[in-house]
Amino acid sequence: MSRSGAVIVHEGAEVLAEAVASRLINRLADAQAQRGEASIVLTGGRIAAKVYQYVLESPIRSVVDWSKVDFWWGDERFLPSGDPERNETQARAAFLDRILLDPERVHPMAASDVVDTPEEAAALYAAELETAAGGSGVPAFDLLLLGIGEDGHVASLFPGNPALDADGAAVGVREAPKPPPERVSLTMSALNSATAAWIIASGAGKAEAVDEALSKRELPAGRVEAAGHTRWLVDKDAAANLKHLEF
Ligand SMILES: O=C(O)[C@H](O)[C@@H](O)[C@H](O)[C@H](O)COP(=O)(O)O
Repeated sequence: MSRSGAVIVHEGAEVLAEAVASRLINRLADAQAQRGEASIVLTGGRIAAKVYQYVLESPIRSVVDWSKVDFWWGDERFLPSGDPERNETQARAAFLDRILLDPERVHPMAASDVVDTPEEAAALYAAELETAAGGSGVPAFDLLLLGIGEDGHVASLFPGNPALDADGAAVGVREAPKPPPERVSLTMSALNSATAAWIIASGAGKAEAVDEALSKRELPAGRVEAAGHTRWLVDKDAAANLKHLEF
């Protein structure tokens, strides 16, 4: 198989989150060492919130110049600005508001009090990505973080939802099974333009989805294949159904 993927199993949720936080800091530091800047795509969800907390508390946090990091989001819940359920609000509260960054490099998806529809928010985001990429397509993100749902969704690309097969860089999502039903998401091809994608899974509730995504590749999470490498960073409970760890 031409894929470059591997599963790395950690003891539990805390160790997993702490390990991902260290990896993340090193990944961004490496990108900055090469190009002077770095870009990351953030995700929502419980395990991501823990990762952000560990980034904030990490003793090696200052190896990254956070003012030269572009922060993007893989998906957003289409809710008003500042709503506690927005992925942006979560990331800001957990660490963005507490580090020295360049506000111009923070790229949230438009909220429902700013635009009328998720489709409009998606179109604006696609345009912003295009500008950042120098006129077309999307930037080659240094790091894409993704949580995975019990149903195998990543970002806001849910199994069987038309958004999963959308073209372009970003898509408005309706009737998502995980609340809220209206969301905005990067498309699968935009996700896969990242240099590195890390799918993070914690807990027994994810075991079936992790196994199915890796063995059949039909679920949205199984379709993630970053341009450089894809890693599955999981805890023991989420890895419980796996028979091998190389893909
Ligand atoms: O908006 C969201 O909810 C997400 O971006 C979503 O894709 C999330 O990452 C997964 O559902 C995992 O979430 P948990 O870690 O909370 O299970």
